[in-house]
Amino acid sequence: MSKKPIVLKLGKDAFGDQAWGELEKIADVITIPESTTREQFLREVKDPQNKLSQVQVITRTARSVKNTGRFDEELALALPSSVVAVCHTGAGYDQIDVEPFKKRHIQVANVPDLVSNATADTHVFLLLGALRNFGIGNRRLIEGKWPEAGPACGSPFGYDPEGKTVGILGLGRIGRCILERLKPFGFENFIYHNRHQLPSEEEHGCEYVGFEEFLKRSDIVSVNVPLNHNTHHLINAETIEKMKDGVVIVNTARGAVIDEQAMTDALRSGKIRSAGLDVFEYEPKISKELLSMSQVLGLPHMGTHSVETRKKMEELVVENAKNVILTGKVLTIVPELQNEDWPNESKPLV
Ligand SMILES: O=CC(=O)O
Repeated sequence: MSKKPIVLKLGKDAFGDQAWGELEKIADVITIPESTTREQFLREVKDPQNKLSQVQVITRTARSVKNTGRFDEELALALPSSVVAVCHTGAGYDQIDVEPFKKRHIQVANVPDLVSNATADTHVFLLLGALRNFGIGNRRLIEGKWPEAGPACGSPFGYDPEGKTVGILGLGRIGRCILERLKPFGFENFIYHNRHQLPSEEEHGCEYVGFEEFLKRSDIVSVNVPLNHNTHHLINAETIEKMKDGVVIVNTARGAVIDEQAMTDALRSGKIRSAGLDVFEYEPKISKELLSMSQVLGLPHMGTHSVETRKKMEELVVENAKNVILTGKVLTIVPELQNEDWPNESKPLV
């Protein structure tokens, strides 16, 4: 019997058993122990006696970063020449530096689109919650402050959508889903800032503005840009200073788009009235001060944490691996590699 292609599965999944079971009919799926460290991993992928040195497709979850570290240049260079593709379980692939993989002609895939609805739902929940001070009420309720603290447990009055300008930083797939979800709540004024203005059919009635104007006009800043070297700390002490007093910030993208210390300082001073955060700069570590602030409505990165979405994400990752085996190509290659010719020359592994 001919040898099956080897797929390395990094990280656990929750709902993919059936899909993985199917893949095992055409692939030899291997894993690494939970205790693996980056040093061990880098050593073992280079060891010809180890099966890891023959791997052809790698799938990974964000949590598997604790075993391998980031997929950076060092790791890309350590991988055996047999590796054809890395398939990431998530839309955001900031744990992968694409450039060194591109240089080695290793395809990188993410999970776009599928995550948009669940992430937008989370965003809208946090946005409304932060605007209305629901986080404060919720904490005070749990602390047993009702009725002693007065109506609404003494929570400050929140604000309604009418007349508020929502600034969408990053009008892409998720940004558009957020925009469409916000309209029925009564929000009417939408502006956005991207590096370039979109064609009008992709703007959904949202007004394009430069970054300075964006900062000046937004009552609510909705953060939806991917994390990369252009967007790291895009929101910092200087840009926060240019925002309206009492601005509300919502982030379901990546924590490090915001300088967390600067945001914490601005929340303390009241410059930022409240924040809805699903992501944090150093997650899962969060500063005690930020956590203690009742004007922060926080979630532990739950944007795509729903049965249906997670299942679809995990199944797409398996589909990506299967497609590499059967055709040589991943299905959802990351935008940086979409105009490259070499992935089209990749041959099936069976
Ligand atoms: O954070 C979630 C994702 O990147 O899909």
